[in-house]
Amino acid sequence: MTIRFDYTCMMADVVGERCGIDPSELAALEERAAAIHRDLMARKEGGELPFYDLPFQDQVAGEVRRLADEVAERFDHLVVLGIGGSALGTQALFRALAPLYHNHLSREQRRGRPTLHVLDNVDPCGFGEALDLLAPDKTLFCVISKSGSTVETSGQFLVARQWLARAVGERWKEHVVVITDPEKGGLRAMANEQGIRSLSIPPGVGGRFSVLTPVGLFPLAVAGVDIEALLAGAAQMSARVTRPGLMDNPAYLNAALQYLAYQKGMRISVMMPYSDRLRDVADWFRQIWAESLGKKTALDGREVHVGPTPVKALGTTDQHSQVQLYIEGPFDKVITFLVVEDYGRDLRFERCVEAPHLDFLHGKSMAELIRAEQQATAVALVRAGRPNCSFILDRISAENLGGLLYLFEVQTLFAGGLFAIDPLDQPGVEAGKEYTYGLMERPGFAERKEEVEAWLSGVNRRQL
Ligand SMILES: O=P(O)(O)OC[C@H]1O[C@H](O)[C@H](O)[C@@H](O)[C@@H]1O
Repeated sequence: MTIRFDYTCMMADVVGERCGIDPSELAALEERAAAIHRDLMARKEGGELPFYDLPFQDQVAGEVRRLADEVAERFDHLVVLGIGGSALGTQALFRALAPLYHNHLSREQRRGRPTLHVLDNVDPCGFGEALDLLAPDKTLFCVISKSGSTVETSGQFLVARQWLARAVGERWKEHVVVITDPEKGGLRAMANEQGIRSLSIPPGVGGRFSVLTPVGLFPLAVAGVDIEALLAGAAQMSARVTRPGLMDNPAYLNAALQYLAYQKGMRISVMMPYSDRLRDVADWFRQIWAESLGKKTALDGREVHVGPTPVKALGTTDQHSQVQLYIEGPFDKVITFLVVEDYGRDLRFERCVEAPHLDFLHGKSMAELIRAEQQATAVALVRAGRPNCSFILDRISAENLGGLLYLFEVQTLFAGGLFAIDPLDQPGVEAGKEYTYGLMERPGFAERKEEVEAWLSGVNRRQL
């Protein structure tokens, strides 16, 4: 595994005083960083942060692998039903590690593995049209929910079950694998009572930190991803991101740089992979960064609201859509590039006599072009005084991806310490959930329904 963190262009001597970080600012954080490290390690040792141990669970990987290989033989399609942390990691790693057009290849070209579909919404068009393309007899649904009660996943399950039952009757249960809490929740109760196959999410691991549990491992293993290598990469990274020193630990260092930049007004964190395969890593990161750090807290008796806003972009595509804003717009962004050194293939530019204006490209290649564009964008940002940093992967491999996501998880926890908030909760999403339950008439939420209805009827609507 080779991942380097390059933070040259975050520093004041390179990017300028206005937004850049001075080494003395990092030095001033060292004591706090050491205290946060001690706290994290104590909680890790006390079993409070079990996500740290996920890369070392060989037994779980074995169980996942056995079930995955069994269902891969029987089914042509695996459909993940889940949302948020129960879908984004799988989607990110599937896009990174399976062939980009996996689902368009023949079964033989997919080395015998099923196609994988991650359905993470309750748009009846999106969901219905996905089902229209599938054959019930050859389709397995993987219902993933940590809480076992998320209403979107529950609704998806009911539609999928009905669709299956219409075609295969009682045997629908053989077409479902449940991934949820080992003991709690309605989904667990149903799986146990109905003898539906299931895997468990360790109790102390929250959704957005669960990609290395069966949540991500099972669907990825079904699709043919090397989950053992994914875990090995995370295990290797674990040694780097549990180092105590701020300047020795890439997760801590980037958290500190992002935190210092935030204090200087850089409140938007843009993640910009220069790789189609890594595109959805930025989507996964958006959840972990936003839900973990976007919090209401108290400072000297005052209510304060903190949290960088994560934004996803794609190089080179968004150079022609977003970079104008990044270079000349407000000084409120830090750009994090995900850079790939070796794309694993390349396409050369041949001379075209009919297009002499393109002669300068002759003999060069697409990989050279995308690399040049990333470097050019970084330099342009620096020249405009805009801070940016890069995670440089020597190649896109399961080891590197396991390591990278694990690094970002630790970075998020550590940033939570710097922002002095709890990065593991998400109280702000509860109100919306309860209003939805009220409107959908879930028992116990009648008051919420009345509240929404009173608001809807009382508000003076302004519409054109
Ligand atoms: O896995 P589940 O319990 O179904 O939760 C799915 C998602 O829903 C919630 O609203 C949380 O905000 C997310 O952090 C979580 O990943």
